[in-house]
Amino acid sequence: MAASSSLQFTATPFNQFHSKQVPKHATKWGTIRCSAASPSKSYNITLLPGDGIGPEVISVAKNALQLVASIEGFEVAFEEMPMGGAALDAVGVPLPAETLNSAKRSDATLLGAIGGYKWDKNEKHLKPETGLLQLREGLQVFANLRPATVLPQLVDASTLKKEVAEGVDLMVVRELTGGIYFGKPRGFSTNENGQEIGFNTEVYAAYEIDRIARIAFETARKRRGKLCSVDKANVLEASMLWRKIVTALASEYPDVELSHMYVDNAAMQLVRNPKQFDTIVTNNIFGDILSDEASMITGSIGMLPSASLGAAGPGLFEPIHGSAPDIAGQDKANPLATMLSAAMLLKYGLGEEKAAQRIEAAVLDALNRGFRTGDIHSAGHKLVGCKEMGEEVLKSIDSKTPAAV
Ligand SMILES: NC(=O)c1ccc[n+]([C@@H]2O[C@H](COP(=O)([O-])OP(=O)(O)OC[C@H]3O[C@@H](n4cnc5c(N)ncnc54)[C@H](O)[C@@H]3O)[C@@H](O)[C@H]2O)c1
Ligand SMILES: CC(C)[C@H](C(=O)O)[C@@H](O)C(=O)O
Repeated sequence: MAASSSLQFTATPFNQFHSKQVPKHATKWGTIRCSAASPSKSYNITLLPGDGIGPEVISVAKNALQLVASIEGFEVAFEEMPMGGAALDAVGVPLPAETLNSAKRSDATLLGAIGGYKWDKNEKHLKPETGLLQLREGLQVFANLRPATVLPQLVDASTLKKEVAEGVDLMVVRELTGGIYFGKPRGFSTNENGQEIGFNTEVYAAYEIDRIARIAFETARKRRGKLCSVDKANVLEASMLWRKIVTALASEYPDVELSHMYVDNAAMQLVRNPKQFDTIVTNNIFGDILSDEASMITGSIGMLPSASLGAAGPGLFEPIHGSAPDIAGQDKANPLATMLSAAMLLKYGLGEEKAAQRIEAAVLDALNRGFRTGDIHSAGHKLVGCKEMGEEVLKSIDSKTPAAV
């Protein structure tokens, strides 16, 4: 697997493509260029739009994938499948077997988001969220990479002071298929006083900690060489084992500076001085919470992509945000987290690094040209909706020379 390098946001000059070399087809949002020769490579991508803003952001990211594929000379075939609440409504389960099979057969899967008020009171096995956990488990994608980078263009969108937010570039490596999300026993019961109880189990086997820690050390090695392992080893046995195994591995990575931090302190340090962090490795639930917190340093949860990878097989790529029912269907969603997830799909899932860089550079270019969705908008910028932001990124993809990315 290629779970190793960080997202590189490289500002690129606005240049013209060498249009003589390749034929063009005009579309409503730009120009698809087809190489004279037939594309030699072809990839199958499963698309899971899901619920709420999911379909809005996936539609934009799909266009970006199509455009960069046509420029780079490979083909992408999409299979769109129901997932989450949409699947519950259509076939009565949150993850139909056909959807999981499609994801397993594919080269990579791109998910929008799942969930919404409509299904909140469903029994656990009929919740959209259960479908997402089944998908992650089914694909065995135990390593979730969540980069949080404060782009120079968005420093003002951060709720933190400029001097605190500026230059933040960190990666949360979240364990994704273990811990309290999957631990047994779990359930509802009655205690000795006849009171109703709900219970879950935080459990990690040594091999689960070892494999995520290795991914984290490798990730840190390719970044700035600093790894902070976040746990609750002052209280929880599962965290005590976590710390022991991570510490033991450090001798295999002498070039990586390892530190440990309790999760309550980490939550505080992230807003006090986020620049102290390079790579953070943590368990499933702490990673869920800390990555949402990290997203706000960057300006909005609408900016944060993620890649979920296993030891083998296709990866799952998704923005870290949810279905945002409060803005769904209003063309207000920020599609950039999903476009950047599509870039992670190209880079980590397909090994198409140049195509990934095209999307990253185009996102920066659209921001440079002043376009902002509501969540990252500030005075002096052009407020646009989800579709228009997507179109502006497509224009930026279309205008870059290969040398510029
Ligand atoms: N991976 C996923 O599919 C995923 C992740 C988190 C939450 N959820 C589900 O989503 C539903 C809503 O959860 P929530 O409200 O706690 O979290 P959320 O991330 O959906 O929304 C939190 C806030 O952030 C805003 N927001 C989120 N994404 C945005 C975007 N792209 N652009 C602009 N604003 C954005 C929303 O409008 C909302 O105000 C729940 O059912 C939850 O279980 C799904
Ligand atoms: C929707 C939910 C199951 C999910 C999680 O807790 O992992 C979400 O919060 C996320 O971060 O992708």
